[in-house]
Amino acid sequence: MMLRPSEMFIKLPCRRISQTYAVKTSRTKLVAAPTSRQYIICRLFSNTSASDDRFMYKQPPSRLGICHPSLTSYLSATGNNITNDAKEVESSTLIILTNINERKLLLGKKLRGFGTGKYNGFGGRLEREETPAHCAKRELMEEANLSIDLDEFVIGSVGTLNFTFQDREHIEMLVHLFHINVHFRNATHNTCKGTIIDPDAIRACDEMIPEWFDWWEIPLHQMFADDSIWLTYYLSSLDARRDKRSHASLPKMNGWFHFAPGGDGNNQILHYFLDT
Ligand SMILES: Nc1nc2c([nH]c(=O)n2[C@H]2C[C@H](O)[C@@H](COP(=O)(O)OP(=O)(O)OP(=O)(O)O)O2)c(=O)[nH]1
Repeated sequence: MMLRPSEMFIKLPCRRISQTYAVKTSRTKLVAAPTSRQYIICRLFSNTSASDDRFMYKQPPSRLGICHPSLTSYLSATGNNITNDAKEVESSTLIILTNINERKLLLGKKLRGFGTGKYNGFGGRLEREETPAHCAKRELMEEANLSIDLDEFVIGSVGTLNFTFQDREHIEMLVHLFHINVHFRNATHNTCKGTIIDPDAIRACDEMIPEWFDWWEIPLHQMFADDSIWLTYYLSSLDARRDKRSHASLPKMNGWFHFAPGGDGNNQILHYFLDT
């Protein structure tokens, strides 16, 4: 069963609670010091997406940090304040490019810059006076040689990811997420909406080498740790809609991730909140 973060907490009746009381079984873990004499709050899993066993290469739960039930809880744990004007916000885009019919996801192996050696979706930093949709369209062309109508990006805007770092307090990264679904030309069976592309048109550039993956086999162990949370949630949701043939509306989500010192190399989340 997939649990949404808001459904991940259960309340267990308890008569006597001391500050040091903790409950831990193979499936439960205490995540908050009990504040009420009536209840102990337990979390069922360390995060939602890691509980979807269909993904073959998940990051270990120890790398994914603490899942928060609300943005307030996340912000107070990380010391982040959304209205903190002193933070420098770096905006970028990221494209989830799928072929839903074939349960495929297009990723690129990053050859230089931020995340070198990792697989990621396509995208990059917003250039001056560019909208996120324009940036996503440009980056997909530059990095994978795919030309997709701007309208598809406007329709495919599915959320944001917010990243902060314990060792870089003044920086906040805001990533605008887009979902583009494509069909391969000559495919005989297309049940989902999407843009028709010629898969042979996809080309590597000096920054990324594109590669299709079966979406249960995406190399999460060679990706940013947060992908094991939000991307797995997103693909699981798409999969559920695919089976019901109700993919007219795309899943939407906003994620907040606070990283441990060491950045990209360490790839360790301390806290996160996923609003779905
Ligand atoms: N999946 C995932 N993607 C991330 C994370 N953090 C992060 O910046 N990204 C994405 C957003 C962008 O698509 C990309 C970073 O942009 P980039 O450094 O490649 O920007 P760019 O293409 O403008 O770079 P350049 O041409 O200036 O070298 O990585 C993360 O934690 N997970």
